Amino acid sequence: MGDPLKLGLAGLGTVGVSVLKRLGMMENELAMKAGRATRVDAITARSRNKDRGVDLSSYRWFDDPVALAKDADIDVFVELIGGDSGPAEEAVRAAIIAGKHVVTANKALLAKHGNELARLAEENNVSINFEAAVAGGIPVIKTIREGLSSNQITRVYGILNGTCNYILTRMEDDGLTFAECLEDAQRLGYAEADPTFDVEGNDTAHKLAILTSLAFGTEIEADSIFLEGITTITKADIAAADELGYRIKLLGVSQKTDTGIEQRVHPTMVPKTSEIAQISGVTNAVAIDGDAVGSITLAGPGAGGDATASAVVADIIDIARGLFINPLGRPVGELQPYVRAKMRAHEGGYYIRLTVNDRPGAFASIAQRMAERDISLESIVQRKGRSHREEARSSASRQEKPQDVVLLTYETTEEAVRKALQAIKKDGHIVASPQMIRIERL
Ligand SMILES: NC(=O)C1=CN([C@@H]2O[C@H](COP(=O)(O)OP(=O)(O)OC[C@H]3O[C@@H](n4cnc5c(N)ncnc54)[C@H](OP(=O)(O)O)[C@@H]3O)[C@@H](O)[C@H]2O)C=CC1
Ligand SMILES: N[C@@H](CCO)C(=O)O
Repeated sequence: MGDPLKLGLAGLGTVGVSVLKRLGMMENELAMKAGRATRVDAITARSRNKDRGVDLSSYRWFDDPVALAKDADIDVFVELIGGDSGPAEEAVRAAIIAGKHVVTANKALLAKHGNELARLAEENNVSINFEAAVAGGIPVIKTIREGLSSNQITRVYGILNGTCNYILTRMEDDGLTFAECLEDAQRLGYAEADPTFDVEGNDTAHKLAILTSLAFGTEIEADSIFLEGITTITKADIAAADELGYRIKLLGVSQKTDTGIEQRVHPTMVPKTSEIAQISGVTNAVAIDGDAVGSITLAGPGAGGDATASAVVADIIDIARGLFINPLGRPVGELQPYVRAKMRAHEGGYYIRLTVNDRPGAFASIAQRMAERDISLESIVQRKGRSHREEARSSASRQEKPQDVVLLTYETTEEAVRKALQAIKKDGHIVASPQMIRIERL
């Protein structure tokens, strides 16, 4: 056996502690697989004295992640701090420049600086491995970069955020509120340090940007992704979707079009019978369409300490084995510039929920506005009971109690729906912003 591979571990939170435990638990097995031992030599976190449920006394402690990254005795810097700037970014750069391999789970960092960090890693002949950055425990980076390298990929899409899928599932299954579900996701270690990144869709966008680069051989470009999160999804939407035979999922979709690559993240209603609708809780799923392989779907836990540690440790073992692969699948100089396709006016059906003053003529006027835009309605249903907007209700007269009305359109365009909704708003029949969710038959 060769010399042990010495690790500097930065970040001892949900993922960091799980990595530490897994490396300890699997020590002998991993050494056999890699042909050399892997040993954590030094660690850093913000607070030295926090009880993390593990004995840290045998590791060298650093207060400063950058100092750890440059330390002469470590071979690999494992970054599990998070954030696209600050200590994580500074330490990763310092490690690469100092000739250390890097393993990171930090998709925010890669979405922002991935092209540059990959180039820096190539220049310094070190690896930057990031399997855990996308879809937690699912080995999707390896699958696209290595397993599917002989395919022309045309589309990648999926559920890429465990927190959002957990929230949507529990709202549907257990009737809990959005806030209750988010609190649980945080307690279980699924959510980002700032959970708005999860629920506003940014985390999905970061992951999608990485997958797009690997799938299409383009530079990572996260800034131009069309983005809608799940914060406006209510129990009323979930119940209505259920009754109509759909589930709501936050999807990230990246596809090649004639004009470039389209990347979008938004809540989507998918038929309950579809494969993607079966993905529940913290589970993620990534579907990849390739010319040789057809369509494949990978599913598995998308967040949580153990699942994420599985991917981080695999990345470490690749380094111990001496494997080197261009981080983005080809030399950075060979990546094509990203060309953004105009987001195609989504064509398909739409779910629309309107909170409407229940007065004569309101429904007829809404139906007319839709007809003026050639939008055919599959159904229009007045939801019984309390409307979504309590405050709207209290401000209305007894005769004009707001009611939720749910419309399902047949195939139409986004532009037509947006224009019809503008006209409906102007007519003054609705008392809250309309909810609009795209329907996809994936
Ligand atoms: N949680 C998950 O399921 C997944 C997370 N990830 C990614 O993994 C990374 C870590 O996530 P997670 O473990 O959940 O995050 P946590 O918030 O649980 O842990 C972050 C750790 O970083 C430490 N830290 C923060 N600032 C500094 C600093 N300035 N110097 C040194 N240490 C610092 C914290 O120290 P202290 O404990 O002392 O406060 C803490 O130990 C993130 O990039 C995240 O996006 C990826 C996939 C799944
Ligand atoms: N917060 C992320 C962690 C995994 O990347 C999620 O919920 O998916």
